[in-house]
Amino acid sequence: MTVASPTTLYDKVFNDHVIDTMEDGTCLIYIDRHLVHEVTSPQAFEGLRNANRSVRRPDLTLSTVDHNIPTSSRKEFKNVSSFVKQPDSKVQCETLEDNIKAFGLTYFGLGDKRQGIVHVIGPEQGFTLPGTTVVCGDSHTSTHGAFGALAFGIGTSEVEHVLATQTLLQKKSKNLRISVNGTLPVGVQSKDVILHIIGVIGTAGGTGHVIEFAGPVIESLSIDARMSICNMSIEAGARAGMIAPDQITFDYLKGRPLAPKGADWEKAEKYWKSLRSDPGAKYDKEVVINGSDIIPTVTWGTTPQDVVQITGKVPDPASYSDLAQRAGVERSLEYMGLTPNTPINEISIDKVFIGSCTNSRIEDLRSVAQVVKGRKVASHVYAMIVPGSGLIKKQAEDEGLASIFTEAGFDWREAGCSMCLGMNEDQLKPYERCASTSNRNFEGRQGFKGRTHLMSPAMAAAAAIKGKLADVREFIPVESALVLQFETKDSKSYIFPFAQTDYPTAGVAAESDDGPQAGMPPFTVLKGTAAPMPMTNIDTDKIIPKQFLKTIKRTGLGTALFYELRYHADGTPDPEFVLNKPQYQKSSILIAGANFGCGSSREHAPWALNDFGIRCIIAPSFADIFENNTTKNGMLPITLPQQTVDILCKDAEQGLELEVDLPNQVIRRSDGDEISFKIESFRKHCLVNGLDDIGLTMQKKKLIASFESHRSANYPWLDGQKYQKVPIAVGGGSNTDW
Ligand SMILES: CC(C)[C@H](C(=O)O)[C@@H](O)C(=O)O
Ligand code: SF4
Repeated sequence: MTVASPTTLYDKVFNDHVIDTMEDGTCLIYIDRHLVHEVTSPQAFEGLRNANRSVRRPDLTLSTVDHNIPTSSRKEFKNVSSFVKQPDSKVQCETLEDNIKAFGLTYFGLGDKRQGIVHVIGPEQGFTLPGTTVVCGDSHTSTHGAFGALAFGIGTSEVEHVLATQTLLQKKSKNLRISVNGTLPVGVQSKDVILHIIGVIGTAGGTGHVIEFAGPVIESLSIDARMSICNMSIEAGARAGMIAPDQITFDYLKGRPLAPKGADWEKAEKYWKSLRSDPGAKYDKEVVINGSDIIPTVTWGTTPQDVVQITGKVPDPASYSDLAQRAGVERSLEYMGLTPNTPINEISIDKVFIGSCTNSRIEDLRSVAQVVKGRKVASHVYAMIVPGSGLIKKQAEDEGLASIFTEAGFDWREAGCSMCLGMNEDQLKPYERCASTSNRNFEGRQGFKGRTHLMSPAMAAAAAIKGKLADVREFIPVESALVLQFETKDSKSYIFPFAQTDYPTAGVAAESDDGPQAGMPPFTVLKGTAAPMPMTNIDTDKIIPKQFLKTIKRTGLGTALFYELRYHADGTPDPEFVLNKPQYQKSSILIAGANFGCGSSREHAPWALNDFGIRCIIAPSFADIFENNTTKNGMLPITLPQQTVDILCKDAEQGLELEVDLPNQVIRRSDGDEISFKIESFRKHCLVNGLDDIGLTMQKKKLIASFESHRSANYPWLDGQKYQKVPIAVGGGSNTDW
């Protein structure tokens, strides 16, 4: 008898979803839950239409509008066409609603109290369940991993793939366990924990891995707090973050509208209890963090790894011996307008943003109320609170939190992404400094030239009151150091989320294809000029800033590529930027720095590069989602060791041409030297032959259908028929319910 070897949580969930495995290990996996929003879906629906395809499982898809919408009062709301004023945003919202109607999907529109940020509404409704695969055209899909789901962001081509087939092609990631041991000091929230972790492992620390967060501190956290942690796994470069489901998870889910009921619940709970890593399971990497080392933390720079404790100082570039690192710090400090060695708690702020899919849930708001109750926002500060969903807004109003906020001088808004990325009107003005509970402090993220400091909700609340970055521990009364309670209007009491507690320490032959295949241009041999761009951590916000995500087309983005680096504030090209130099204006190859394409899942980044003419990017490492997105567009990402990339970068600086030969897997330098590179065989096959993934997957329809019948028989709660019949609430109307 063979004994199954100990398995990790990630491996269990992944293995349970494999429909088919190719020779090189690429798997076709089933997707249980698909969330859709207005920004990353238009081109996917257009693709379905062009190929005459339908949505395979409308019952497993839930959609909403969140990124583009105003957060102003909806009292006068009639429909998106009259309510959303910005023309491109309006078109995206209207396009989503047209697609919802045409493809028969479930949708929470602006007239529906359940509307909100896509990563808030899924869990809130019980749509997100333990052991499921959850995807969305959005990098922060990792949030849903807090339930023990395998949840990750995908690009728009993959959105189309999921809509058409309810499956995805995936390579298995590696396992990374991050254990947070001990206890958390008073004043430390789960946001501090994840900022601390990213400070330790870096923004590429999780690349190629799925993180399992474990240990006594994680186990003690509420679901809201766990979601903030998994949410930012992507900021650590990970494919996903997961936490084993436990009683806290089950208690959270019980009674949610879409959670299983009755006998299904019993069966589901039994299965969910098996979803934990077996003792002795092997991890490719392990990191251990001591919870008591964490104190309230903020970011000082322009990547989420630039963290500092609130008692610390702005770093001094002079203290970095590595010249590249020193230059990076200097550049960030210049952008952030900070002087080395300034005490962090002396940095004055202009705005406060409390919201985003990281920190806009009810517990976040309760912690803010705890700090600001009876106090006033500093007179020079504008502070806004944007709840994550209409239901959270209502709950906060019912609990009396909203009146505490407004009495303190906060602007209390309607649900949406808001100033997390400023695709709507909520933005920073140039050089404004913001204390923000969001997840990205990239250049220009919250507004052109805006300056973002990431922190916990309680810390942002303290900053609002003091008018500068502040230590929330000054606001916590000594007598409440153990368990902080918050009295609400309805006289229920809630545990303050940062209270200190004592914690116990085979592949099958293709079937006939009955659908049209779209196809991409084949990639074989590419000869051309390479542009050198060795900066590390180029994020997709830098490759294509938010204002260009409002298109509903895949083309025409080339002129906007690297917009903020490439153009001066008045819109004229900066002659110093590499792609503006005459010798690089026709480059077809980009030689880039490590962790290229990190951050958001926007496929607009490869679309913009492609439109400019770049077909191949060579770098020491890529962010997972970006790398996937390039290949779906017939582009080739090549990973090589840093020293080899440095050699190619020197060639590029001299204007020498390179020849990239994919069939033979070599790069030929102009002196005849050949550098070989690796690529997965399935990926190579698709690129060389210009094959469209969806067409290939459609050939496996029978396998998918047989997987689905097995799934319905064994996991009956995963079929969404309970809500399939709900009328689609598009446009007006209010208080819609299941
Ligand atoms: C618009 C979307 C592609 C993007 C993401 O993937 O993260 C956005 O949500 C963000 O936070 O930048
Ligand atoms: S990170 Fe910000 S923009 Fe992206 S989904 Fe979350 S709230 Fe929306």
